[in-house]
Amino acid sequence: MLMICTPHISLQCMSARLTGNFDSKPHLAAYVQSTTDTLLYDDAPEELQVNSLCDKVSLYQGDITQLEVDAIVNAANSSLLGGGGVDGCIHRASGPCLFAECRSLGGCSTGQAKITCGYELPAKYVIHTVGPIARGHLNENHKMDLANCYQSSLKLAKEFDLRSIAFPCISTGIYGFPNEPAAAIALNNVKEWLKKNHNEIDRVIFCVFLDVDFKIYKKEMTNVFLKDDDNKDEDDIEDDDGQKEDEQMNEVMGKMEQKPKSPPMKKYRAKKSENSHDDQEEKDTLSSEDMKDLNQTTEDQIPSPKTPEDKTDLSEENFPDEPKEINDTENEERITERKGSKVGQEDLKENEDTDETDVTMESQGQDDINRESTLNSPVDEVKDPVNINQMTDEEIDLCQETSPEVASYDVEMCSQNITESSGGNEKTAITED
Ligand SMILES: NC(=O)c1ccc[n+]([C@H]2O[C@H](COP(=O)([O-])OP(=O)(O)OC[C@H]3O[C@@H](n4cnc5c(N)ncnc54)[C@H](O)[C@@H]3O)[C@@H](O)[C@H]2O)c1
Repeated sequence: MLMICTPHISLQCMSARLTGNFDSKPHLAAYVQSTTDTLLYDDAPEELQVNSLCDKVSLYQGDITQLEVDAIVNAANSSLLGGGGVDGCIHRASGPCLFAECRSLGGCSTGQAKITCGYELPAKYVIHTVGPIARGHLNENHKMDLANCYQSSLKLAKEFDLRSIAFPCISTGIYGFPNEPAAAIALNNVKEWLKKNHNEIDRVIFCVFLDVDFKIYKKEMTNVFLKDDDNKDEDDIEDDDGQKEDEQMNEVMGKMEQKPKSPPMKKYRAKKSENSHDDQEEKDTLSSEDMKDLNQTTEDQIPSPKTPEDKTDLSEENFPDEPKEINDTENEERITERKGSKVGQEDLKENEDTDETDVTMESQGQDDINRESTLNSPVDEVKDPVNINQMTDEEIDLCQETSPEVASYDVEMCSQNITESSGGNEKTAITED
C-alpha cells in the first residue's frame, strides 16, 4: 500500500494505526504505517494497487525531527558541525551530545554518509550525508553525488540493521538542487536499492517539508513505483520469486528468533568481530569503490577514544567548497542568540570571513529560510546549543543516560580532546583566519 500521509490527518489519530517494529513513545508523534486500509488524503484517488516494493515507502510532510524511526537522514555540510535548515533543526532537537559526537567524526565528503546516535531525538540514529552544492544549475557530478547520498545512507542503514529510515529532500534547500530532479533521483535510487535489499528494511519515508516538494513527490511516487506493474521484466519477476523465497525463509527464521530491532553501537562492534569472515566475504564481492566507502564508513563510524594528535583539524580551510553562511534578518536574530554560547562564537568566527555567496543560492536559501519560518519550522524555537566544553560531569552523565547506545562511547574523553584542541589548534586556526 503506497502511504501518503498528509498534515490534514492529525498524527495522533494516525499513530493509532502505528504497527510494526516501532517503540511507541506516547509523547512523540510517530510516523504512520497503515497496514490495512488505504491511507490518505482528502482528494484521495482510488486505492493504489501497487506491488510489494511500495509497501516499503511512505511520503510524510512535516518535521523530520518528530519521526520515531530507526534513523533520520540529515542534510549536513562537510564539517558535520551543524548549521541551518534541517541540519540546524536536527542538532537543536538532539541536544549537545550530537554535536560532540559529530565533532569526533572529522567531517564528511560529498556523497558520503556517517552515522551517530540520535540522543534526544525520537529517532535512534542520525545518518549525516552531504549533498552536492548545485547552486540552481545541474551537472552530471551533482546528480551522481546526490544519488550517492541515498546509496551511502541506505548502505549504513543495512550495516546497522536499521529497519526504518526517513530522508529529507537533500540538497534542495540552501544547496540549490532543483526540486524535481532531486525527487526523481531520490525515488529511483531508493527503488533500485529496495529491489536488491527488499528484506533489509521495513520502511523508507520521504519526509518533505515544503508544499512544492509534497506535490512533486506525490506525483512522482506513483510514477516511479507504479511503473513496475506495467513493465515488469524477467529479472524483476525472478527477483520477486527470489524475494518470495527469502520472505518465507525470513518468516521461518523470524519465528525462531526475534530479530533485534537496531543494536546499539556496542553490540554492532561485537557482531563485527564475531563475523569478520562474513564482512570479509562481503568486502570481497564489493567493488573497489564500495570497499573504499565501506572502509571509510565502518571504520570511522565507531567513535573510539582519540589521542590528541588524532584529531582532524575542522577549521574552515579544510572545507573550502562549503557555501558561506547566509545572513538575513531571521538569521541575524538567531546569530545574536547564538553569540551567547561559546559554540556559536567559534562557529561564527569560522564563518565570519566568508566570501560572497552565490546570489541564486542566497536568494534560494533565503526563500527557503523565509518559507521554512512561515511554516513554523522548529527553526523558530532556537535553543542555544550548549557548549560541550562547558558541560558538567552531571550533564555528560546525563548524555550517556539518555542514550544507552553511547554507553561505551566516552563523551568525557571526547570533551577532554575538544578542550585540549580549543586550547591548541582550533584557537590557532581561528587567529590564523
Ligand atoms: N548556513 C546556513 O545559514 C544554513 C541555512 C540553511 C540550511 N543550511 C544547511 O544547508 C546545508 C545543506 O543544504 P541542503 O539544501 O542539503 O539542506 P537544507 O537547506 O536544510 O534543505 C533541505 C530540505 O530540508 C527541508 N527542511 C528544512 N527543515 C526541515 C525539517 N525540520 N524537517 C524536514 N525537512 C526540513 C528544506 O525545506 C529543504 O527542502 C548545510 O550547510 C546545512 O547546515 C545552512
